Amino acid sequence: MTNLSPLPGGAEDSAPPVGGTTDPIASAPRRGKSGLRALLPSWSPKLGIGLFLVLGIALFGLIGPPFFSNPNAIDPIGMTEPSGEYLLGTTQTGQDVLAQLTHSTRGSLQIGLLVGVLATVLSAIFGIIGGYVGGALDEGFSLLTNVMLVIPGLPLVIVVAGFVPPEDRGWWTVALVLAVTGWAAAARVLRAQTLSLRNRDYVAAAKVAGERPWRIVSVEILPNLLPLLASQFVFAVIAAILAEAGLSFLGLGASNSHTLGTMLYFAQNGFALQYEAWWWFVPPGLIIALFGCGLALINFSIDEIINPKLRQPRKVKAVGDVAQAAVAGHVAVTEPAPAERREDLVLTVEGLNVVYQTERPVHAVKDVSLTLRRGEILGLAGESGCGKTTLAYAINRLHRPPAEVTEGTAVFHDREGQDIDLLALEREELRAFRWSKLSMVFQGAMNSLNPVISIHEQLDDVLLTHRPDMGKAERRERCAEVLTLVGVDPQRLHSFPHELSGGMRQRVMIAMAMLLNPQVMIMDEPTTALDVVVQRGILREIIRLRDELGFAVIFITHDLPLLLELTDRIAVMRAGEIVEYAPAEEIYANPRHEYTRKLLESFPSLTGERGSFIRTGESSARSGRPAAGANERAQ
Ligand SMILES: Nc1ncnc2c1ncn2[C@@H]1O[C@H](COP(=O)(O)OP(=O)(O)OP(=O)(O)O)[C@@H](O)[C@H]1O
Repeated sequence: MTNLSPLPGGAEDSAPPVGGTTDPIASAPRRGKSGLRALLPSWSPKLGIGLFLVLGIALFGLIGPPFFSNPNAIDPIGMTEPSGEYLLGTTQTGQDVLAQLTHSTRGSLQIGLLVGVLATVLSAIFGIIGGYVGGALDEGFSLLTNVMLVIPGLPLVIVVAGFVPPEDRGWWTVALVLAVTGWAAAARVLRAQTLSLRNRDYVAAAKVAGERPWRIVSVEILPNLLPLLASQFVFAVIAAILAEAGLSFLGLGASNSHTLGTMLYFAQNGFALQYEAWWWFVPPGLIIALFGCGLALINFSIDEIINPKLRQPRKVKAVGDVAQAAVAGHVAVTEPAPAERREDLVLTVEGLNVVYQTERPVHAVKDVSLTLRRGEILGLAGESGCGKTTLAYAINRLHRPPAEVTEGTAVFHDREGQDIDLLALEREELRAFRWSKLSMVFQGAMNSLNPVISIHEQLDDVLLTHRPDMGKAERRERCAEVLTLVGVDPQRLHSFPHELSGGMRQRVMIAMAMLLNPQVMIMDEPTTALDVVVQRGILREIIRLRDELGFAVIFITHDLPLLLELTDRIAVMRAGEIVEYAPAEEIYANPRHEYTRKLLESFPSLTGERGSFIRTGESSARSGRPAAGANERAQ
C-alpha cells in the first residue's frame, strides 16, 4: 500500500542482539553454522540417549556375529544360567543365547530397516504424488490406499506369509510382505498434508514462478513433510520388528533366519517361562523395547531441526545487563505532553523488555513505556521488524517461547476501578481477561476465520466461552448486532468465510473483537491486505465505533501517514525502542526525532515536498481537533 522503504540503520539491520553484537537479524536460524551443521540436530540429552541406544544395538547386531560362535552350535550341557563361559547362559539344547542374540538383532534390524524404507517410499509415492497431482491419479491412488486400509493387516500378513513355502520365506520375503501391507495409513496422512500444503501461498508462488512440479514437490512440499516422514519411518521400523516377532511366534516368520522374533518363538517352545529361564526371553524383548525407545528419542530431535519452534529457549545472562546493553546509545523517548490523570488511563506499560531467547538472542522490545487513555486511539508506527507485534503480544500475554518478557510491567486499569497486573495473571484469570477486557485483531486476521464453520458459529463460540449464562436467542441477537455495527448485513451470519470478500472478513474479525464490549482493542495491521477504498471504509468504522462505544485502540502499522489521520497519539518504534511519543498533530507538524522525519519523508508526494497525506481530522471528533485538510489517500 505504501512505499515505505527501510531506512538505513532500521530495525532489520541494526537491532543489536543481546550480548552486544550488532548483527541485524540475529534471529536468522543458525547463521553462524556451516550448511551441513545447520542440518544436524542440536545436542540434547534426548538425542544423546537415543543415539546411544540405537547405535549401541545396531553395532551389537552388525559387528557382534563374527565374535561369537555359531548360534546353532549345540552343547550337551543343556540349559544353563549365565556364567563366565556363556555370558547369557544357554538354551534348552545348549545353544549360546548371546550368540543367538547378536545374530537375531542383525536379522531383526535388517527386516525393520527394509520395511521402514519400503513402507515410507510407498506411502510417499501414493500420498504425496497423488495429493499434489490430484485428478484421476489421486483418485486411483486413493482407491488403492483405501482398499489396503480396510483389509485387516495381520490376517493378510498371515495368509500371505502362509502361502510362501518355508524354504522361500527368508527375512527379505517377510520384510516385503510387511512393507506391502503396512504403508496405507501413512499414505493417507501424507496425502492430507500434501493437499493442505499445495494450497499454501509459497507453493502458489513457486508455480507462478514457473518451477517444475518435481521441484515444487521436492523443494517446497517435501521439507515440510520431513518430520512426518521421519516419524512414519520410525513407526514402520518398530512396527515391522514387532510384527515379525508376532509372525515368528505363530511359526510364520523368516525360516532359516535368526530374528528376535524367532528367538522368542523358540524360547516359548522351549518352555523358558515355565523353567524361569529369564536369560533366554528377557534379552530379545529388552532389545526390541530399547531400540524402539531410542528411535523415538531421535525422532524428537529430528522434529526440532525441521520445526525450530520446538527448540528449547536458551537461558541468557541477567536481565538488567540485557536491557542496559541494548538501550545504551539510543535516543531518549519524547514524553507525551499533557500530564496524565490515573483515572483517565486504561493501560500503563512501563519499562517493558522482550527478548527472543534464540541461539543468538534478539532483544525485540527495549524498555518500552507508554500509556493508553480511555477511548484513545494510540498508533504504534515503525518499519517492519521493529518489534510492534512483539510488543502487542507481550501486552496481551500472547507471546510464546522463545519470546520472554525479561523486565517491565503492563497494568490494565479496569473501569471497575481495579488495577490488573497483566504479566502476573494466572492461566484461568488470563483466559477470562482476554477478549472480554482486551481483545485483538491479528495481522492477516481475515485469514484467521475457520473456513468450514459459519460466521454465526464462530461468533457464537466466543459468547459461549465467555458468557455461558447468555441464552441462545440473546447470543444470536448479539452476533447480529456486532455485525451490523461493523457494517456487515446480519444475514451474513449464515455465510461461510469463503463467501465473504476480504473486507467483509476483516470486518467480521473486528466484530468478533468487539463482541464482549472490551475496553481496549489491539489492532495489528488490520487493513494491510485490503485496497485503499475498503481500508478507508473500515478505518472510518473503527473511529465511529470508538466514538460510540468508547473503547481504546492500539493501532499497529508501519504506515505512519495512516496513523496521522487516524490516531490521537503516536509512538514511533525503531529497533525495539520507542524513539518518539507524542500527539499525532505534533508528530505531523513538528517531528522531533530524526527517524520520525525520515519515516515521514519516505512517503512520496504527488503535490508537495513530502507525504501525500494530510490530516483529515476525522478522528478528532471527540477531542475537538480541527480537520487539517482533504485526504488524497482516500482516492
Ligand atoms: N520467533 C522469533 N524468534 C526470534 N526472533 C524473532 C521471532 N519473532 C520475531 N523475531 C524478531 O523480533 C523482531 C521484532 O519482530 P516483530 O514481528 O515484533 O516486528 P514488527 O515490527 O511487528 O514487524 P512487521 O511489521 O513486519 O510485522 C524482529 O527482529 C524479528 O526478527
